[in-house]
Amino acid sequence: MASFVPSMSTILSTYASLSTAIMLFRTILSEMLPRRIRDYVFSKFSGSLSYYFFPNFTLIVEQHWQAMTNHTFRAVETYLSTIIGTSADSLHIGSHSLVPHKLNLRIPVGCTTIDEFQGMKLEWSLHKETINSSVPHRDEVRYSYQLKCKRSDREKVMTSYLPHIANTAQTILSRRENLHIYTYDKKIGGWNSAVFKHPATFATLAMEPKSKAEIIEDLDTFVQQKDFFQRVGRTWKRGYFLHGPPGTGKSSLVAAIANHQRYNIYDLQLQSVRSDAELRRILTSTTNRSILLVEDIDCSTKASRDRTKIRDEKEEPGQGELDHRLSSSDPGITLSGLLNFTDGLWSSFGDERLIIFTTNHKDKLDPALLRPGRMDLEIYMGYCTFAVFEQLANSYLQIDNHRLFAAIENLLKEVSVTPAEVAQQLMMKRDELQDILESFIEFLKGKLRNEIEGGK
Ligand SMILES: Nc1ncnc2c1ncn2[C@@H]1O[C@H](COP(=O)(O)OP(=O)(O)OP(=O)(O)O)[C@@H](O)[C@H]1O
Repeated sequence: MASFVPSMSTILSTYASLSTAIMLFRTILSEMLPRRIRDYVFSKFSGSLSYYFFPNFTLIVEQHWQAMTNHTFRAVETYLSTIIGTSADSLHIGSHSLVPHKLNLRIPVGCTTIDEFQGMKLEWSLHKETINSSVPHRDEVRYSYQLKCKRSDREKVMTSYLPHIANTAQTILSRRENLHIYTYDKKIGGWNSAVFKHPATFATLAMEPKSKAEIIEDLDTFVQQKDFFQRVGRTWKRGYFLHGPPGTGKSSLVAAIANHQRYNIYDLQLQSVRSDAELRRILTSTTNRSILLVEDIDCSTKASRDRTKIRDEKEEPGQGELDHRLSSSDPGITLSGLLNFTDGLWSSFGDERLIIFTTNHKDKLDPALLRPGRMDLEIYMGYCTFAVFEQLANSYLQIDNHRLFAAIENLLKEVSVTPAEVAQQLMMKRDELQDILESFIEFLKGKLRNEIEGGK
């Protein structure tokens, strides 16, 4: 008689086939079905069955959030550099100094690292996506971190783990020792960073004592005004407009401000930005507690170039016209685009930011840029006065007075000499202090002769 009891080998092979079928089904559901269908299937399951088929939860942190820098991404990046250990498959390392413990670590794209927190196992990986552009060399690269954990840990990740990451990153970033200067690279469509180690401070910067005190007070007041700006409904930012001849210390002043405030600098060459849309995109990727520096603003915008051209050709510019575009293939930055940023919608993001415009030619600027209220503080860096010379003599020669100072004071009333030129003279190698000052007096007299002859 045939037996109906299955043999052991039949049971085992049936079990193996069933397990394989379930695994296959699970893989199809998790990885091959489109998200919408998966969500539908998922909604039809509940409780422990869904945890079986979909045991993992993935959290994605993209580099940008609603077209702006995603600070969560930055926090994750900072946090991960502290936990990457033996679990990482491979590492990216780099540093801004040769001190060994200052190496920065990052997981390379496609690799993973494991973190453990309150009994949870958390798997992080970095991903890269290239968005193709129709314009050559304009493909955009976007990064994202992905966190994989058990679905049952999702709640704890959201309420405990993510705040832990944010707090750790904040502590690390607030302790950062190095300032950075970022320059916009149009080839990669993003900012390149370098450590900023400019020695200029307000102590070494020679300028009219009253102006210097005013700027320091303005900066110190600004950092304490977070609540004030919030109360009056304004963005916590401040705009400085620096102008004066070359070599009078505009760049040195920007460096002194950065060192005083401990702010990073975003150095933006507007000539390298192709359109107002690009300007908006790159400005939204800057971070708080920073200076946005736009040097030589007179030759930066299409508008100011066009205005200059118009003036040179003795033509009258159109009244109230702010938008000057030459051709649609090279729209360039327009004055309206720039102004939209400085006081329009696009400036309404971020906190604790300084915007600094500099120019050697204030007269070449479109008056719209200087309309009252647009820039908060106008700072003129002029030729060397005696008060400025005294500070330079103190820094370079470590003297407060000398019998030749009176002659120098008289000459400085007559001659236009920049602090850069004075500094160069005071650095001349001479054995005696007297020789340095006498040689400087000769230099001033020579300049004065040239000015008189040139003016004839
Ligand atoms: N006011 C100043 N106090 C101290 N040093 C100065 C001052 N102005 C110029 N110098 C010296 O001259 C050098 C050049 O000055 P700086 O680049 O700051 O001038 P600038 O006005 O920004 O010039 P440019 O418009 O050509 O960029 C500085 O590195 C510094 O050594």
